Amino acid sequence: MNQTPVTVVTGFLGSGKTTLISSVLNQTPDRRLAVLVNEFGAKNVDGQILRSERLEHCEIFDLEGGLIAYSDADAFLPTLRELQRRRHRFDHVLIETSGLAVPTAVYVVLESPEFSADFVLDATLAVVDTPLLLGGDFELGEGSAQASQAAVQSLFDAQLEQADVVVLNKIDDLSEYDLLRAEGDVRNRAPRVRFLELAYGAALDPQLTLGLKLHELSAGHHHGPVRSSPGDDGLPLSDQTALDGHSHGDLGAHLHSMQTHLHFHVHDTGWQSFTLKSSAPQDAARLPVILEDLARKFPVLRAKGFAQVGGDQVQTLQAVRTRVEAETRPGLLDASELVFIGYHINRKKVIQVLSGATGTLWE
Ligand SMILES: Nc1nc2c(ncn2[C@@H]2O[C@H](COP(=O)(O)OP(=O)(O)OP(=O)(O)O)[C@@H](O)[C@H]2O)c(=O)[nH]1
Repeated sequence: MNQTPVTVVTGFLGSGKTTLISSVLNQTPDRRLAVLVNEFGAKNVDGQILRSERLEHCEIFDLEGGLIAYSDADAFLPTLRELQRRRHRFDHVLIETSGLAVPTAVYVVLESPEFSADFVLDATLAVVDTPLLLGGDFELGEGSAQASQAAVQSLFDAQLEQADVVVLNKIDDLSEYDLLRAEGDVRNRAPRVRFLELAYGAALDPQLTLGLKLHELSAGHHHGPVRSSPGDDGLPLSDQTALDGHSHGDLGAHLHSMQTHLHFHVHDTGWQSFTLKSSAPQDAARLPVILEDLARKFPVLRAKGFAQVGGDQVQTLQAVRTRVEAETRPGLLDASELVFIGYHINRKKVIQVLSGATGTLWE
């Protein structure tokens, strides 16, 4: 059976999923890739970022709504049917789930009679914001910090539980001790994980991301020389250079505990997202500082979007809690648009503070 492999990239809000996919796309010009990007916010910023790289060997599909495959109403099935019709045009499908999703419903669709002959799950990668996992980087607004923390922890666990490969990302400022702690933590939370990778800028060798074949029936083989596999000796692996190949042990499909997770999000209505727009030009130096301040005042876990700044420049803003990145390039927008995602965030209060601090109207 010639099935098209599907790699699912999951991970919490802002952990580096889009960065990982972008790195994979840039390293595989010889592979024809379809990338399905699912976002929790109404506006698909990630799809726009990937498209801006103008890579001709891949096609990007936006799936809005944040809960891919969980509802009959979403675009996942029609998109997958379209890919099924044009299957000969793609070597591999990548699916980026929203930062608030658990990919169980995707597995159910892939394994359904309609699609199982044409698609096969290759592997699920979970990208981890390692400083967030370690707890030291988790500054939330007052008021609902505890509830947010609990909600984040349960999502972390649910996403890790589904992962074949865990990518410990954002390790730039971490010590060896922190890395060992993070690896131990992941192994405790997700004992079924097969590979642990360390990454900076979510950059991985594509051989460790695509074509892993972890869910094919014939799995149980080895690729390349394997000197060490995470957890072989019961200890976490801090030096990834020891992994010069990868091993597949007693695989068998994951136990995709659907009943536990299918309605995971429906029950947790605390996660909210909204998009704010402004037609007035923004101050490129001030806006990132204002976003950082907003994340201190309110339980905003993620903010991202594009702002029109002076001199016909467009600023791309990426905030993960209080860490804000901004990049400016020439361009003109109809309006500045920022997506905010958080746990019980109050839209009105964010509008008030953002409008006050920027001296411009946001709505
Ligand atoms: N410091 C640091 N920042 C990183 C690293 N990898 C990614 N980032 C930054 O983290 C931010 C979020 O990255 P994304 O790739 O957009 O994260 P995501 O998981 O796709 O985000 P959502 O789709 O919103 O859940 C961006 O500003 C990235 O530049 C890293 O290794 N270190």
